Amino acid sequence: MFSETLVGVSTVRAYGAQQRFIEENQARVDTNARCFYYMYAANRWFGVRTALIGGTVILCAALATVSLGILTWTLQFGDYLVWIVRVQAALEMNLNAVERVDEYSEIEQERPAVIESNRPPANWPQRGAITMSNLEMRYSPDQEPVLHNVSFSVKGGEKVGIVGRTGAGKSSLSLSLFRIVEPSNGSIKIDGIDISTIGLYDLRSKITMIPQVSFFFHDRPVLFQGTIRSNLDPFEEFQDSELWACLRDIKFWESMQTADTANASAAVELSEDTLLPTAPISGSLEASVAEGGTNFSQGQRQLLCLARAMLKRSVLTVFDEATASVDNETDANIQRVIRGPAFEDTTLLSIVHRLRTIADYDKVLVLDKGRVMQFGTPAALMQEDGIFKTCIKIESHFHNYKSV
Ligand SMILES: Nc1ncnc2c1ncn2[C@@H]1O[C@H](COP(=O)(O)OP(=O)(O)OP(=O)(O)O)[C@@H](O)[C@H]1O
Repeated sequence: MFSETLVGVSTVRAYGAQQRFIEENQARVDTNARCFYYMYAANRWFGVRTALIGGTVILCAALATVSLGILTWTLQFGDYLVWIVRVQAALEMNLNAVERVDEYSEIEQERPAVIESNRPPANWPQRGAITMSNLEMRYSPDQEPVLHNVSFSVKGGEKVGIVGRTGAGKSSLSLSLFRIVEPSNGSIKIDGIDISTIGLYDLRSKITMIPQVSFFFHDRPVLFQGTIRSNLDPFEEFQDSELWACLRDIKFWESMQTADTANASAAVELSEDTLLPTAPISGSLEASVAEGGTNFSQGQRQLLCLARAMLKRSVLTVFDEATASVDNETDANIQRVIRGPAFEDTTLLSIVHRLRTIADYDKVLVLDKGRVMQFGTPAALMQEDGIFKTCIKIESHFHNYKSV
């Protein structure tokens, strides 16, 4: 509760609920302390009892066997008794840790990171063509499938928008692509290679995910404590100039200047690059990033993920478009970048939440209840009577309504 309160402290303050949270926190600390109090009290109680037993043994021994010379030993008997029982209790408590490790060791493991006998070529995937055939996926063997017979093909370099209502299976589809959840049936081929036959490292290192950065960052820890540099380039593979070019391209520093984040200004520091004539607005690659990127707005977090994807230059990128949490300007900026030269040759699977951006995609995949309902160019789908056309109509109506 304490750590969750820290994360949501701005919300707590916004609702003026500080006192309630302080009281609840204190109540929980009391509950926690009570357990220790009982433990210490029980220990004392036990100490008195064992001292009595020890004393009785000493008395008996003294009366009966003074002449046998064991009195010195019996004097220490009570202490040993207490010590043995306390050590036994501590051992029992500490063995909980061993029990937990044992539990973890029995958790089902992911498939191997590398399968030596079947490694894809170093330059795989070259084009990023995807073929899904009768893909079926379920989150656990005892649950119903959430994707049923999903089949479609995407050519290398195509930009595909995936649409569907909440729970339609859009995220599940992207999880299958990364084999976060293994398909229960069917196959996914990327440039002709069945991804289930290769190691997970070989697969995941070749494709990129730009996740939706939700407010509850614990769900998706996309940024890590460190600096902008360590987040963009954790393995120190790129020159500063490349990172700078990328951040300028996505207009990251501009977003820092206009953003309404509490400590955004703290992250903008002067750097040597301010001296460069090409730097219209500057920041620092050493600006700190808090765990989960909480010192950045959600739009900025997604921009940083976008920059990371641009640097990686993957042939295949999955992009989970941010929802209402990103302002129109940042959204337009993100849309400009993913349609720009940096992603020109990339196959892009984009989970689309706002249909007004859909017209620019090469293809649209409409999912409903885990099934492919429509697949084709946006123009072709507008000719069909189906979910897509209905949704476009509803959204444009809503948009007009908002404009009015
Ligand atoms: N971890 C999980 N365990 C079991 N079922 C899940 C899990 N995650 C999602 N589901 C189920 O899978 C189905 C598809 O969910 P999914 O998250 O893929 O939908 P989505 O289209 O991405 O929705 P949204 O637009 O709300 O993100 C839903 O019925 C959901 O209840």
